[in-house]
Amino acid sequence: KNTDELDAKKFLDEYNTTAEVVWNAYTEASWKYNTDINEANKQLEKNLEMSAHTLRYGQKARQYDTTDFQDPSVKRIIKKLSDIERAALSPAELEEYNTLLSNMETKYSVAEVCRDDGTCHPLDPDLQKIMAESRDYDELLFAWKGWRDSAGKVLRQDYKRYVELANKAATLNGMTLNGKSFWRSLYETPTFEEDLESLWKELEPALYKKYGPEYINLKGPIPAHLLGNMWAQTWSGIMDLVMPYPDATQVDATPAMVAKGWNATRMFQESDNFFTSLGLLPMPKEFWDKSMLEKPSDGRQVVCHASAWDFYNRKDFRIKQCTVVTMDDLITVHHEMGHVQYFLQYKDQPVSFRDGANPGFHEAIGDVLALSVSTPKHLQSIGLLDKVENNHESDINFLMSMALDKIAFLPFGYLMDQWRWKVFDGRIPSTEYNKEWWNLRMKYQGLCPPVTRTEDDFDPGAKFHIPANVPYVRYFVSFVIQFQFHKALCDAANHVGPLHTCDIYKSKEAGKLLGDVMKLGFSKPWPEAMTMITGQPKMSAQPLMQYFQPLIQWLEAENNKNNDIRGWPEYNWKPSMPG
Ligand SMILES: O=C(CCC(O)(O)[C@H](Cc1ccccc1)NC(=O)c1ccccc1)N[C@@H](Cc1ccccc1)C(=O)O
Ligand SMILES: [Zn+2]
Repeated sequence: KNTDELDAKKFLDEYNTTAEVVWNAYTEASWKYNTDINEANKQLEKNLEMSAHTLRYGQKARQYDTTDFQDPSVKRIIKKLSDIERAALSPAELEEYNTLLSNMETKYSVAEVCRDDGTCHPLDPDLQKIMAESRDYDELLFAWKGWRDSAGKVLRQDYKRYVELANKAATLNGMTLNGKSFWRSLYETPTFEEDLESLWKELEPALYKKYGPEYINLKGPIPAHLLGNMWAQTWSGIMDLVMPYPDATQVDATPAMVAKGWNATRMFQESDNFFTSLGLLPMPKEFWDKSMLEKPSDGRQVVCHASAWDFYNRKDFRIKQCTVVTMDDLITVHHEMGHVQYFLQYKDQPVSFRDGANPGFHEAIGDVLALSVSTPKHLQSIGLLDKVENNHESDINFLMSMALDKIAFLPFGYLMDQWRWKVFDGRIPSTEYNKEWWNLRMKYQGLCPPVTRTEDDFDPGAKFHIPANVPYVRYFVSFVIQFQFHKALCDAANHVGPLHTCDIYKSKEAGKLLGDVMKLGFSKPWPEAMTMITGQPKMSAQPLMQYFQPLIQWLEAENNKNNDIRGWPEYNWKPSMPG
């Protein structure tokens, strides 16, 4: 083994320079395909070049014994390079693996649901609009079942083959099994799985209180298509059905956005303004020139699921989003802008460190700012809410709408990779993909399918991250740590009063805390980054619970008043099946 540290540094400089070139070429090709899906743009060879680069430098990295190295960054980068993920497959298998992934993401992105009269609806914006706005049971069922027939079902065979190849790559890598250890290794804490489980146990009581709110009087599971979202991952779509005090302050800024003629660019400018108000970096000109902020109207097929893009040349950063003018999408705009802010802040790090402290950090940045933007006070200050009252009823309305997104999301964020880790390590055979999916959906979310499901269906495939092979536990982590960050930034901004009323707008102190952590990228273990923001190294659900405390108390009183059943003990209940 090579123990020469100077030699290793020279090797890493060469790696860094070549990686920027290879990754930039791959990202440009990937962007071209994602924003204009067609055979010509597939360019899978760029994917192979990147894998070849990863393989070549990964094998070289493994020749070093860094035990006695002085520079911790050199040790850290050599360690990261040594895991070569999918590049461990043979060229033929690697080709098949990349083709499978490309085909699955394409099938998902071009899927549509057609009516008897021949009109067809894509997920974005049509089916998402139906799921959020319709109150017609059968129309909701048309969209919900149609999407799973058109996007989920057709992916089952591809996914089965993908799992076989992914496990082969992971075994070759000496990692135990995909998902389980590699994806978790990014969190670097040996007790990550236990930490997750203890977070879940800490949150469960709050979930019970929430699941039994006065209006959705649960005794059994809820049909999955009635929650205002295609995957029932966030429930703010049904806020109008559960609003505690209909006469108090409203919380939905969508009507005002539409009435005032807001468009996608306006939404992104609003977000850019919030970031720069904290002293963070503005979006560069290239961002505005090269991003795709709306679904193209020239007939091009695109991947509409939102994403942020780093072109690894320290100056080209973009967002691809099929933005619609709704409050929900204003939040997503901030989420995506959080990713780009991270890119801007760590752009001078070595490429191996141009990543979040852990994947949850990358997902949390934008959402932290959105917690301030979502407050009725801030929405009023940007002209999106007129009547805003400071009273108990308005507080409860606001907290209910936030809980329908943030609390309701936690079980979904948790169950997604529970399913995937079990598929990767073989605990869920392909003959039980769908049965196990619905067992988890029942266990964690209290949901049941509105129509009978069989193993001809593949409902997990109807959620972008499964065919796109994007890990999901990062969002569960983000939904917990974003409240820790929010609390810390509100303290730095000298906020006084309950946490849920805090708006850090224009606080340079808050911005500095966040900016300094983003500059680190992946160069330090995430507990160090966590300590820089919150003063302690651990994930904790306490700030989240503190934020929702007034609502938890209100729900407790309401549920006791109505003797409501918490949870779904009658788990065998099924909704009447149409037809
Ligand atoms: O998927 C997203 C937003 C897209 C993204 O920004 O997380 C995107 C996902 C993605 C897409 C293609 C390839 C890889 C990942 N992630 C990024 O654009 C990204 C992530 C890390 C670094 C750089 C960019 N949100 C999740 C969870 C969520 C988050 C916040 C609110 C509601 C729901 C969802 O919608 O289910
Ligand atoms: Zn994200």
